[in-house]
Amino acid sequence: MDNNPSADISVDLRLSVSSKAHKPTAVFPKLSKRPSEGQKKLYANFSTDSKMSARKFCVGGNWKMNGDQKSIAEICKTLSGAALDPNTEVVIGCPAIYLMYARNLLPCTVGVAGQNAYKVAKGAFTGEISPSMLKDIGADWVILGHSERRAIFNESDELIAEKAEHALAEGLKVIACIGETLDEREAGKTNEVVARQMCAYAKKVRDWTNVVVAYEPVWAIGTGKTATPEQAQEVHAFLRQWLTDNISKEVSAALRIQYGGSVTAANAKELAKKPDIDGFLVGGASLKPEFVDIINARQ
Ligand SMILES: O=C(CO)COP(=O)(O)O
Repeated sequence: MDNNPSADISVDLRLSVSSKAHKPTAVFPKLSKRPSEGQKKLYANFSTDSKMSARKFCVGGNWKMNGDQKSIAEICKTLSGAALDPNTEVVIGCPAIYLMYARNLLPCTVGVAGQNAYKVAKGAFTGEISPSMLKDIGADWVILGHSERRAIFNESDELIAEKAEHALAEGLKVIACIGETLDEREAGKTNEVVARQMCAYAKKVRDWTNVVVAYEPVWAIGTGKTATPEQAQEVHAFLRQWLTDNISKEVSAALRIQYGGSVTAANAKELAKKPDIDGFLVGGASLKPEFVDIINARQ
């Protein structure tokens, strides 16, 4: 639980998910703050019907710690020469050291994202980069809370949420990752885990306009074991309901939720048909020409 006394949260409210096996009852904080007038206007055009496709499809490529100048130039050339669906927003998560290089090679319609950023603007934090530095070199997004950063670099829900809060305050857009491990799924804790991770973000995020959530089941990342469209849709629908119950129906209707985990050109089209899947966060396949087909999965 968050110890921050200033958090605008009422932790007493309970969302009873279900007492059945695989759907445990859990206590989730509920935000007490209502959307601002500006947010209300922004969301006014969105339907709360999850089948409504007002949410612009958004596909991110997460290159992780891959690539060099030569291979990055090739990928950027492929993306620059391809006919990309104008109805899909595209974001490339590039290693920090190549961000400016990729920015200069990619079409301006393609956004560029850092894969991490620290929770303060500057200072004695050797090895870290800040959101203001990302903005300074032309990146407009940052990927935060990726399972690799959670597992390998021991990033907690709280730290990730603080990073998201600061990145948003600095004017970056955030791809906020969540997802359960295989053990958690097999223990029937998927909903509990993703709700806990969403709660941590919700304690720090006040305006969701510049947030995209990426649901990436850890067991599907880099394994070739994609969640079936039904498995993915089930969790996305749960997240949509969680947003309605804990944030607002406007945010629930407007917030884009990407699926990530072994997405390829072969499975993207079926996943993209699901009503609550609003895009993808793609690892391995984003380094290959087939990424173009994934971007165009809704065509
Ligand atoms: O981690 C991922 C994107 O952030 C997914 O990776 P893969 O597409 O390689 O499974």
